[in-house]
Amino acid sequence: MPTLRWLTAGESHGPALTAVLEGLPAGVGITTKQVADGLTRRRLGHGRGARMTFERDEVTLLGGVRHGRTQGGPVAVQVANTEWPKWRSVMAVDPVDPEELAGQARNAPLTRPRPGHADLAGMQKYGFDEARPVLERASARETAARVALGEIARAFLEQAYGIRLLSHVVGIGGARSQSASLPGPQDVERLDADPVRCFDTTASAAMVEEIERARTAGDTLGGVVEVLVHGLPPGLGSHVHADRRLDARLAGHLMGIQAIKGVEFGDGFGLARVPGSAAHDEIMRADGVLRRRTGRSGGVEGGMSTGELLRVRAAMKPIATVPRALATVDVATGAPAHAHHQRSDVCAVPAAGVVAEAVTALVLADAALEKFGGDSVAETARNHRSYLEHLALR
Ligand SMILES: Cc1cc2nc3c(=O)[nH]c(=O)nc-3n(C[C@H](O)[C@H](O)[C@H](O)COP(=O)(O)O)c2cc1C
Ligand SMILES: C=C(O[C@@H]1CC(C(=O)O)=C[C@@H](OP(=O)(O)O)[C@H]1O)C(=O)O
Repeated sequence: MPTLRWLTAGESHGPALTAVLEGLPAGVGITTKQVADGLTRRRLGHGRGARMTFERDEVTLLGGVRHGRTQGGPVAVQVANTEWPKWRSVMAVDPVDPEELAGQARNAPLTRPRPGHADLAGMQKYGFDEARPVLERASARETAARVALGEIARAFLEQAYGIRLLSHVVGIGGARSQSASLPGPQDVERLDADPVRCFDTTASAAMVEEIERARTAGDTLGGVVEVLVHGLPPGLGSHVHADRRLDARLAGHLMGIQAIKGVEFGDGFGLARVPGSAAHDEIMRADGVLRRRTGRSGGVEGGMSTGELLRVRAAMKPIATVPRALATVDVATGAPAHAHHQRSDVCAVPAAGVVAEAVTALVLADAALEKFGGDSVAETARNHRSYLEHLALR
């Protein structure tokens, strides 16, 4: 059983998302505002659809926190959806008078499943005649719940161990960041102010142009995000079993984000093309500490953190709801049709970066608690300090 566990529930157009984080020590400083600020970052980014402009995330911490500090019990978070009143009858929990639903456009059966989304496979699997019950849960609206929990995990990592996370967009469509240097924690404000959260301003402008071209063409785009983690100790995760590997755990959770189709650590797929002499990070001693000369591995070797910068990328496929709708079959009639489309994001890669930070924070908080234990922030911080002091002596 993992040390830290989390679950989310709720539908895209339901009253709220609910999330629970269990296993966090007492004493983590966290406020409603910190969680709300994290959610605001997730809504940013050029290319998001109309829904981002009129909907708000209303956060309530329902349990586990008192006077700004966790108490050791499960933390429960609710992210209410301000659009809910419009969906009250269509998404009602209890049976609704059919007359109330009759004629509501929002309730029209979605029988033309979208290629690339969960619609068709979900209808087949769960025995639905239309896609509404599938897309409501498949929707990346759910990522708001994970970002809320990720903010709490981020606060814990920083307060207990001085670990800091950030992310940036390295590609959208054909536009790629050419920056020779990586952003650091001091650059987060600048990244969040960029329309696509890209560190390279020339590439950022090219990405915005690509998004506008796709919008005009009735098309959508994907891209690549990179998460960077500073201050990790060596030895989170383990080589001893596949499901304890830090890279496997991170990859699983990153792939668990809607539309993520690939994950690579460090130079990733590029390492497959170079000889071993140019693929690994040589070890040296600097100021009495064992360090690596380069960061090709992305900070994970043998399924464990090396103590260097963690660098992991996630590739997002283009948004499935393509305005120039793709060919499908109307499952009500069996006739060829165009996939249903009302509105959607053109590109949500900047938001996916913020979600990737959140799931990375949750996985690292779990791995750190497994390594250092402790029921309070002070206790786990003490254990961490003692481990580092011991390493320095060797
Ligand atoms: C932040 C974010 C926003 C998204 N917005 C949309 C959207 O507006 N329309 C859409 O069709 N898909 C959107 N997606 C992607 C769908 O959720 C995704 O295509 C769907 O879950 C199927 O992907 P999968 O095959 O990886 O599960 C978004 C994904 C993320 C991470
Ligand atoms: C609501 C969010 O993202 C949604 C994710 C999403 C999808 O299919 O994944 C589809 C869109 O919703 P709708 O189909 O209702 O326009 C996005 O707006 C959000 O991120 O908060």
